[in-house]
Amino acid sequence: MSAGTKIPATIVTGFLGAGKTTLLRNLLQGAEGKRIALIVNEFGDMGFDGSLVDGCADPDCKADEVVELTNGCICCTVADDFLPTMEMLIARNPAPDHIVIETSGLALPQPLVRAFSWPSVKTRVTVDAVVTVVDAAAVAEGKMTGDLGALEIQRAADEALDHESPIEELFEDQLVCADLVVINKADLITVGDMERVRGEIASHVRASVEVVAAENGKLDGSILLGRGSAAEEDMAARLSHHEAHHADDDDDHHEHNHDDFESHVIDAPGFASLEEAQGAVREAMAIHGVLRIKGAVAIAGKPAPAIVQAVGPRVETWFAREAKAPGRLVVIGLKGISLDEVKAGLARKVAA
Ligand SMILES: Nc1nc2c(ncn2[C@@H]2O[C@H](COP(=O)(O)OP(=O)(O)OP(=O)(O)O)[C@@H](O)[C@H]2O)c(=O)[nH]1
Repeated sequence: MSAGTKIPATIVTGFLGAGKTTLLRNLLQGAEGKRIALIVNEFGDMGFDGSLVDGCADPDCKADEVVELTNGCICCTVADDFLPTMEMLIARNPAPDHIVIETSGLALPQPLVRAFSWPSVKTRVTVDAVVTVVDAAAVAEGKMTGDLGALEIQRAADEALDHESPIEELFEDQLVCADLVVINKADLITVGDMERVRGEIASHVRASVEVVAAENGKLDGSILLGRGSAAEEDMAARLSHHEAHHADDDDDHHEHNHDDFESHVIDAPGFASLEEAQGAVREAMAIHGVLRIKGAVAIAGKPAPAIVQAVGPRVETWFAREAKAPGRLVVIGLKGISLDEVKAGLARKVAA
């Protein structure tokens, strides 16, 4: 790095299960010798995106350094976790060519971008871009915005927007901060639905924002990196709902949207087969308020556990490449979800 050049940092944000980790795995595999340092944040107390680190055991993966921040949601622990990690990365010799930060699916990007104005970081690093990943199927199904048509009518009738659900607000806050929006999981929707989704996204982003579609987060590195947006310099154009409503307040705290959500790590039963695990997780996902389940479960007679990845109605299970501790699942949902019902759902062991 030549003197005076700032290290570019890309912030990857997006709701639970949109495909942030998948996109990063692709990006790192195509890094072509760039020294990319990665900061990964998880909501909940089990650093499950250690799966990404597993991915980096892959000889093709070029992550220079992976730092997992599991001590709560990154936008609330900026000073305690994020800034010291940035200072550590900046101090490295040689410094990384690029820093990529994957936020938890419940994080607001705004407090993180603001952290780039802190004196210890400001002179050395700039926000290359905020990349917001959205789940095409979830948007098409109205999961992020409620019923789209009904929402528009409601909006027209009520300017206050106070009735918005926590998911809608978070979705909009993540979009308004974006420099690039990736509509991921394009394989799951029709061309017509993609047009509708593009229209919905366009109504929430700033005019200059590029919107691209992707399958399994596959995008050329040149689209994701090197955008040079210096997002930290125009935060006024990227305010979250809370910031916009409290523009006159003389404080810098932000709305803790994730107080509307909760995360648990539970012990999971063993299953007779992948199909049985899949069916049981589907039962658990159907319980009101459950948004995301992921982890590893034991399958009878198999040395490696099955990885479980569930987002809304879509449940995937596959065998891990190597032995790791099975029997634990992260369950994320709206505040008040019934863990007893989730456990009962898992215990039903219905085959898929
Ligand atoms: N069909 C389909 N599935 C996808 C695509 N991208 C990701 N997935 C799946 O969606 C699930 C969630 O993907 P992740 O990459 O873990 O999502 P994430 O945003 O990192 O999730 P959180 O960190 O929990 O918020 C996984 O089962 C992926 O395999 C895609 O383009 N198409």
